[in-house]
This record gives sequence, structure tokens and C-alpha cells, in this order.
Amino acid sequence: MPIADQIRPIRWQNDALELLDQRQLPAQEHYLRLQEVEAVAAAIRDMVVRGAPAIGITAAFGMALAARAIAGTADWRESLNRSAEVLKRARPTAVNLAWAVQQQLHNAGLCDDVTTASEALLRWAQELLAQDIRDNQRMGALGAEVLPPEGGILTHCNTGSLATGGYGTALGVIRAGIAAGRNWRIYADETRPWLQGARLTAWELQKDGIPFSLNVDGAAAHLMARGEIQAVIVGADRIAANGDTANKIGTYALAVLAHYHDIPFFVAAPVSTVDFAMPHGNGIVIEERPAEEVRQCGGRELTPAGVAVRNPAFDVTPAALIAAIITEKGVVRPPFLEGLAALGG
Ligand SMILES: CSC[C@@H](O)[C@@H](O)C(=O)COP(=O)(O)O
Repeated sequence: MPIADQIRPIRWQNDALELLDQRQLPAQEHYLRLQEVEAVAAAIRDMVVRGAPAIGITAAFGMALAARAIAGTADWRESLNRSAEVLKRARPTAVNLAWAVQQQLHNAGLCDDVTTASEALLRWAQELLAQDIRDNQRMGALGAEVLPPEGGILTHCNTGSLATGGYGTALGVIRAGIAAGRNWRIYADETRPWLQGARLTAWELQKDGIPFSLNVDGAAAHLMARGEIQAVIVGADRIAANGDTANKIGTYALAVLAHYHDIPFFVAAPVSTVDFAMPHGNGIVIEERPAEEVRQCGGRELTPAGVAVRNPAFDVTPAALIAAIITEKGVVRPPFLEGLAALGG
């Protein structure tokens, strides 16, 4: 089955960064045009763009825009450092964001002046975008070999083209497997509260003509107990050196359920999502998002006024529950500490 993945959430056009506004999907396909670093940080914070690799790439373009804006100023290095902080503060959990900003500071450090730096930073952001799509295709091919050849595959959140430069991580594995003729039934969790599964994964799979069914998050246990699920595959926002994996809230619950039902649980992520400086998952900062995301849906109040809410956006799945971590450089099995380190920091 040919997979026509044409979805590009991030593009550079006519001297501006254009982001497909994911808050509007699936109702509207609308690109926002951004030319200032503050607007880029706000777009990341407000989830115009989301998904760990995608926010890393966006931040890399944000740094390029910052460098352009300060052309001609004497203290440009200081100014660039300030922009780096603004971007890094936008969302705390996905390491790709801080990683990409840090890489851009390093790139700027190699330049003699701000004009050269602004060209170098734009070039690197464009390379990162192109490389991400190639890496995802490679990850997809590797992952398709690792998952069971047939049966039900459950995924959580959106890890597709929209969450990356294109093609996707866990959803890239699904794309690659379906393209290679795997006899898979795809199950997508709706992913409360922001509905990345119901709005975004469903939109992508439908666009590609991949058959799937959508289920509420709470249905996973039942589907597993009935024998409908043969593997779970998810993405990651930050993987600690020992393999503990932070990902969208609800991922940990799925891993526990998969363990109970003896179903393999896979993580697909680029090596840039591994935080080699973080020894284990306990140290990962978990973003808490606004209460309105839980109290409301589509602008409509769901709850009595003012109810107290906890809205952690991510959770941490212990490495012990993960069968394998699929990266663009290879598939890592436990013990992850050695396996991940061998991929190189
Ligand atoms: C390839 S995306 C991997 C993760 O970033 C994804 O699973 C996820 O948790 C995204 O969370 P989000 O809050 O939508 O940015």
C-alpha cells in the first residue's frame, strides 16, 4: 500500500517560519506565519506546534529568526542567549527543545559575526528538518521489523508527521509496516485532554488511507483483555539514560496494562530525545498545563465552575516495562543503559 505522507507541519517560506496550526485541526488546515522569536516561543507554549521533534525543529528556526533580528547589534551573543532562554522556557519536558536551542548556540559560537551566524543558524534548522524526516523513515523501517507481523497495534497521542518534521516516530513505524504489507489493525487512543489521538492521529491516518479505529483511553484494558491488541507503540518526549521514558500522560498506564496482559510495549524516538545527562526518569520535569484543558472541550464547559484540576501533560514509564526502544540508529533492548550509551551521546 503506498503511503503518501505529504503532511509538513513546519516550513520555511519567504523569510518566515510557517507552522500548521494544530489547534485548528481537523476542522481547518491553516498555516501561521512567524518572524519573531517571542511568537515562536508562544506557538510552542500554546501548542500551535507540538510533539518533541517538532518543537525542537521549531525552536531551531526560532533561533535563526532571533539571529536575523539582531543583525548589526554589538552584543549579539548576549541577545542570542536571551532568546535561547525564552525558547527553552516554552515547554519543559521534551528534551529536543533544549537540545536544538543548545545546538544553535554552539553553531553561533563558531561564527565570527552575527550575519554569518544568522545564515548558519537558518541552514542548520533547515538541515535538522530534512534530517528528521530521513531519520523517521529509517526508524519506521527498523521498527516495522521488530513489531509482531500481524494483529492489533495500539498507539497513544500523536507521533506522526505533525509531531515531527514529517513521517513520524511511532506513527512512522505504523506507516512503514502498513506500506510493507503488515496485516495490522491500528487502534488509536483519543488521548485526553488535548485529543492528539482523536484530532491529529485520526486526521493523519485518514489522509494516508490507513484503516484504524479510535477508542477512548479507558478502553485499552478491555481491548487487551479481549485479545485484540498484540503490541503497543508510543513516542517519547525525554528518555533518561537508563531507558525510563517520559511521554504523553496515559502512556505509563498503557505500559502497566501491557505488562499485565503480556503484550510487548515499544518506544520509538530519535537519539536526540535521549537525555544522557539524566540518569533516570525521576528527575524529568513534568509540565502541568492549564486547568481549562480539562474543564473545557471545544470551548464548552464540561465541569461545574471552578473545580480543582490536575493536568500533568506527561508521565514516566519505567524502563522495566519497555520491550525495546526503536531509534534511527538501531533498536535497543534491555539493559538500556549500555544499549543507549552505545548509540552515542
Ligand atoms: C514524535 S512525538 C513524541 C511525543 O512528543 C508525543 O508522544 C507526545 O507526548 C506529545 O505531547 P504534546 O503535548 O502533544 O507535545
